[in-house]
Amino acid sequence: MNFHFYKYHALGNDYIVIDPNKAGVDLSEENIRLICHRNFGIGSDGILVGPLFQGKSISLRILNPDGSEAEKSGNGVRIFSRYLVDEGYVTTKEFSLGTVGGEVYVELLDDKGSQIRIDMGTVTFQSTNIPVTGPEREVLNEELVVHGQRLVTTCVSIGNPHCIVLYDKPSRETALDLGPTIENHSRFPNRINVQFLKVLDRNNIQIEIWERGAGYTLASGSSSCAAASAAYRLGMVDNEINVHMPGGLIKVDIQNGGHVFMTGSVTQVGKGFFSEELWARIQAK
Ligand SMILES: N[C@H](CCC[C@H](N)C(=O)O)C(=O)O
Repeated sequence: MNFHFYKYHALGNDYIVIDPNKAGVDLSEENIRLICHRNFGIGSDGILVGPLFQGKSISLRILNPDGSEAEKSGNGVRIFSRYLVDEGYVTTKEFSLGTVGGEVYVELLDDKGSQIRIDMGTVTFQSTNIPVTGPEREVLNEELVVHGQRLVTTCVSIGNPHCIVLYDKPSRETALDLGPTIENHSRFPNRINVQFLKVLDRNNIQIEIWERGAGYTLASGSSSCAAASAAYRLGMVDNEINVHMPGGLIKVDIQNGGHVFMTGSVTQVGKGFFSEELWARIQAK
């Protein structure tokens, strides 16, 4: 049966999958905001649109709840990989997926697709690739004053942009207080995802997350890879890092060639149809 939407979460970072091969939904910014709205819509941290086929290759689009499009999403590609397994689109345990931010390589660690390892590609700290304004340089340990606080920031792209703030006691309150100002700071022309990072030991870090276009989330795959890569670049951790977030744990390992691998769970929430009233609002153009 073809449903309008399929919902999953990855450590509490929840996404709706809308499959254009099963339901034709007009994904205008306004409709994305409505569908993702926690009170007036289905509610989610974003929408994954696919599978989109170019020949034999499969790609997806990643939409934030504010209607913006993201180049990459770590939890999103794990959830989408699980969807492809659940709906019989893939029958192999390894396959690649195209995102706006580049190819990722998927490895199913069990038959159900509930534990998935992704090669997220490589990271760059180069200001022009993130982007970050100012002279071309690697953005490492740079001061950013926010609400009178002198923050030490390291910025990185793993396809999507991230600002990692070294912080003594990261909390949800910290993310809510400082996140929005950093996300929208003039230093970041494409806005930016924000992580408040505490290094616990050489193999464990804690982060609190404020996502570009989504706000506070319980977990984030690309944020986990970005924060782990920043801590590794700064010499604060080894190359195998457990990333602890309110929603749970993601394992990151950084290989010699610089490829960043992420391993984490995916959970099915449900599938369903928009009500006629919601559908009328979505289609009313
Ligand atoms: N809000 C992010 C995309 C989703 C990232 C996150 N949910 C993940 O798991 O990587 C951005 O605009 O780059």
